[in-house]
Amino acid sequence: MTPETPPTLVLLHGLWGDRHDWSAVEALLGNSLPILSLDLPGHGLAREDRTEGFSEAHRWLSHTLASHGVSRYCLAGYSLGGRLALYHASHAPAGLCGLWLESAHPGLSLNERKARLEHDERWAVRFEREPLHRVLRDWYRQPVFADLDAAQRMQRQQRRQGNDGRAVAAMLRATSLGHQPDLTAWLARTQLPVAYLSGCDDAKFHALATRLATTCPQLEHHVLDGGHNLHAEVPQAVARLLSDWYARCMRYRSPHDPQ
Ligand SMILES: C=C(O[C@H]1C=C[C@H](C(=O)CCC(=O)O)[C@@H](C(=O)O)[C@@H]1O)C(=O)O
Repeated sequence: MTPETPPTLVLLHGLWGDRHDWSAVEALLGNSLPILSLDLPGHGLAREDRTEGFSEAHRWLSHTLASHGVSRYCLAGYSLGGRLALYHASHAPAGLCGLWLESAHPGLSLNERKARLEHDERWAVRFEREPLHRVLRDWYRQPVFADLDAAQRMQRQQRRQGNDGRAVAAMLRATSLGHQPDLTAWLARTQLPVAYLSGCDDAKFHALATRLATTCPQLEHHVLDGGHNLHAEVPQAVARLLSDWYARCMRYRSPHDPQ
């Protein structure tokens, strides 16, 4: 690996998703850069894979990148995928030269975590016990998806029907926001090129990102017209911003790079 090696853009989907979730953005980026979109444990072709938590998910990502021959990379994640990307980046892996977060939570304070674990456990029980069409209907009626109209909700529900509810439940239990360390302080001190994308119609994560931008000097906050899942809603704008951020990452020299 040398600093001249064009980094691979590694894409991580959100809960219920799969590697194809980024296909519209990938098509717009074309052959301008090497791209690797992964299936998270419990999802897509990795639905039989399990992880016990953030530390193991970090090791899973490192091993998966090595198995694909990826030595220099920029890491982009949406929602759950962004939380896993952030945790991975906070461990300063060799070869990482940029972090892109889309609608991803940096972590809760200690006194918020018990309630979140209970919240996610209620969803996990529903994922493994109820027909997926019913639980997905309620999942996409959560406030974080308030921007979706009925047709968009139906499209998301139908797209997610192919999942194994037990596998998604296992992933939510293992990587619940209630288990995630608060990585806000790491974001405030990292020298890594960090971009955060939020939708102005996703009130919760837009407000969260706006606060982050005031305390994290390296963090570029981009706001788009849309909700939580911007790469699905406005792939053209996301591809353009990703491309600009990727160029910034190519200039980054990590402490691991030969000086
Ligand atoms: C509802 C909240 O949190 C959940 C929503 C988004 C995350 C996600 O990956 C969903 C992807 C999708 O369905 O498009 C999920 C996660 O990060 O695990 C959250 O549990 C909320 O209000 O925070």
